[in-house]
Amino acid sequence: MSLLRCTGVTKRFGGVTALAEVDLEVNEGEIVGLVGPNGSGKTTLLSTIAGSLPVSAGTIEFAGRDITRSTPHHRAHAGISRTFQVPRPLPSFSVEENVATGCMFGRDSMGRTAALAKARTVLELVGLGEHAGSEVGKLTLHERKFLEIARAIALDPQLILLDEVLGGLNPSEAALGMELIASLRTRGMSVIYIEHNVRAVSTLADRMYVLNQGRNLAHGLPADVLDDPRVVEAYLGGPTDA
Ligand SMILES: Nc1ncnc2c1ncn2[C@@H]1O[C@H](COP(=O)(O)OP(=O)(O)OP(=O)(O)O)[C@@H](O)[C@H]1O
Repeated sequence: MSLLRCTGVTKRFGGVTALAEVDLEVNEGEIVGLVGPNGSGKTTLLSTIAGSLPVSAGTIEFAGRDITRSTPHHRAHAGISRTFQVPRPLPSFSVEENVATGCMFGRDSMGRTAALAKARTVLELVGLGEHAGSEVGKLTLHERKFLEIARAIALDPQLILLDEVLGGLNPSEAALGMELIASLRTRGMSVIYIEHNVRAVSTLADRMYVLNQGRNLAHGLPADVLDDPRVVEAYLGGPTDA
């Protein structure tokens, strides 16, 4: 069943058209990969779905409702959460307080004590249980990336938007990250997953979309998309080298 439907989403920044009539659909329980060369509009599309950027044209429906004009706060309550390419923890808070803040603003807004208990559960889930009381400034890149995922999970989303969560990680950290992303689907979440590593995306995704210069280039099953000559051409030498 369709959970998210973007139809004709267009975003202009002054004279720059970052997205031109982009269509994208996510079904319940699906991991949808979103790839494309640098500057193709992936992060901009995520921001229009999360509500931090208003669209210039087009519509966004979530769980059967038109959310095109809803605030980011309303969308978070409705069940959409996101991570940022560069993690944005609250620097003066501990690791668990960072996650608890997410719980307090999530779908089932909760008090501080319940939020901290929930935060500990979420931190265990992402493998950061032993860092609950640490200062965020002491975390490694991989730990900060997983904290970013924990903050998004803490909102109890139906749809989680992951922007380059494996970027900069070594192969064993990336493998852990891929397991974590796969576990989100098992927990009933749907995922839109942006990553430069097209191989990682194609391994995890049920379906993939490719953007090029702000437009839909291809979508479908990962194996079919990777074989699509238009996709190979867009990546100048092959998508798996991207
Ligand atoms: N706030 C902004 N103001 C002006 N132009 C912007 C803004 N944000 C994005 N753009 C432009 O929109 C286009 C798409 O950018 P976007 O960051 O969405 O691409 P991307 O596919 O996520 O790129 P990358 O893979 O490098 O992260 C680019 O041409 C970019 O310069």
